[in-house]
Amino acid sequence: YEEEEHTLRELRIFLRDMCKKLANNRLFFMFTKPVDTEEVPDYTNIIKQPMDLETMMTKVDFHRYECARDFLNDIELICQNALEYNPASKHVCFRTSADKQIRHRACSLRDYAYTLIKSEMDTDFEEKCLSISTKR
Ligand SMILES: O=C(C1CCC1)N1C[C@@H]2C[C@H]3C[C@@H](O)[C@@H](O)[C@]2(C1)O3
Repeated sequence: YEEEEHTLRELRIFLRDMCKKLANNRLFFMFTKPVDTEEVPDYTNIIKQPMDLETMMTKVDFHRYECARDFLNDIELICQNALEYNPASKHVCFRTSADKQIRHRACSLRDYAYTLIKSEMDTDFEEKCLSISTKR
């Protein structure tokens, strides 16, 4: 009913702000767009559910997130995909290897997103979203 729609509008505004903060952080530029399957032809053989911050922003607008937990699940997906496609064992391991930096940034993205949302989100608000989500 109207009160629930108001809550979900507020959630979308909050999640757009989170998405913007993450996408505008230069550390996370590599997660802002889908991996280019022309540039990386075997990517979809290995990663079955690609995800990126631009896609997440679109999902907010399409009402695909009913609570912060669903949003964080997609952040987790970005992180897991990066760790799976760029594993330590894959290349000859140079100390400053590109894949090592990707793995490090993926872990930073996950930790930063959780901390940002936990610090800026009212627990009661998330509980309200969860109760709406379960009823739908
Ligand atoms: O996994 C990723 C992104 C980084 C986090 C998501 N990629 C797979 C390719 C391997 C590595 C080097 C380039 O080939 C570049 O295309 C990618 C992009 O980085």
